Amino acid sequence: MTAVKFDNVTLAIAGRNILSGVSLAIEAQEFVGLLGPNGAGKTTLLRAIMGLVPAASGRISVFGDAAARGNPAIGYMPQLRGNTDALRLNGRDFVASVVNGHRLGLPILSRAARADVERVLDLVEAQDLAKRPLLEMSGGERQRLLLAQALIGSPRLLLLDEPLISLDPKRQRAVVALVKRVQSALAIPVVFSSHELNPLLGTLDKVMYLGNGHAAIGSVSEVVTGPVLSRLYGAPITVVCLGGKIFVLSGEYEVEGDAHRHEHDHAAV
Ligand SMILES: Nc1ncnc2c1ncn2[C@@H]1O[C@H](COP(=O)(O)OP(=O)(O)OP(=O)(O)O)[C@@H](O)[C@H]1O
Repeated sequence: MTAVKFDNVTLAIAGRNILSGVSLAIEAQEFVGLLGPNGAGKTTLLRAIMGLVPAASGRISVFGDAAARGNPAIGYMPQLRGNTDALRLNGRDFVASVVNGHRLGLPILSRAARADVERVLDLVEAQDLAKRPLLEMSGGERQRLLLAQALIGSPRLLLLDEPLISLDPKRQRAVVALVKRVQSALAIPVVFSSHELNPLLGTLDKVMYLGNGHAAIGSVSEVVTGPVLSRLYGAPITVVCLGGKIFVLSGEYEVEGDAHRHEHDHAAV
């Protein structure tokens, strides 16, 4: 069954069009990379799938129904943020804090909910983090627990907002491999937003590339080309393949990834 369908969708925030006339489909078990420069609309598109940004025109459907807030079929992993109250929790309580929609309220858990918490800790290979406070964890370890939170309640679609931000290349590859293992175990579609394509190469089934208010959707070889990206960046772009990697260049500068790259290279997964 098609997980997500956009029919000629325009998304606007505060009267400004962020994306115009986008049509796309995300099919069962697809691993979809959502790419694009800063401000291209990646988070907005994910929020639209969750029913948090209504379509200004066109239609968004999720598993055949109109996109709606609070859809239990969707698991969402937000961008990593520090300095929250959650940092004092241990890994298990942090994961449990989203059960029944309670954030940080530490609800009293039913037996089934407790079992769900252990299930997702196993899935993301984080039993070793269950008793440790988040305060002492690396960025990568916290990422794993955020992924576990997103898997509570057995969603049928997983949306991940920039899980690779602030990780170095080795740890980025480890996160992608973990998400792929989780996806294979659960057999659900995943939308993985990222500034960088290379860590996702070899794992992606499909790319959705946003830019300049538009989207291009297809295989890497269909989308990541000079002509397509020049349209999306609104500037002449050259795509160079070298040593199994793809470099997206504007003149002599690499345009992809630089903005957020490796702010905290020490973060471990
Ligand atoms: N609440 C808001 N009010 C006004 N403008 C907003 C709001 N949220 C997002 N925008 C604007 O919408 C555009 C798309 O933002 P969005 O966060 O979706 O981009 P993104 O591709 O996820 O960016 P990044 O890679 O920097 O996270 C940006 O220009 C942003 O400034």
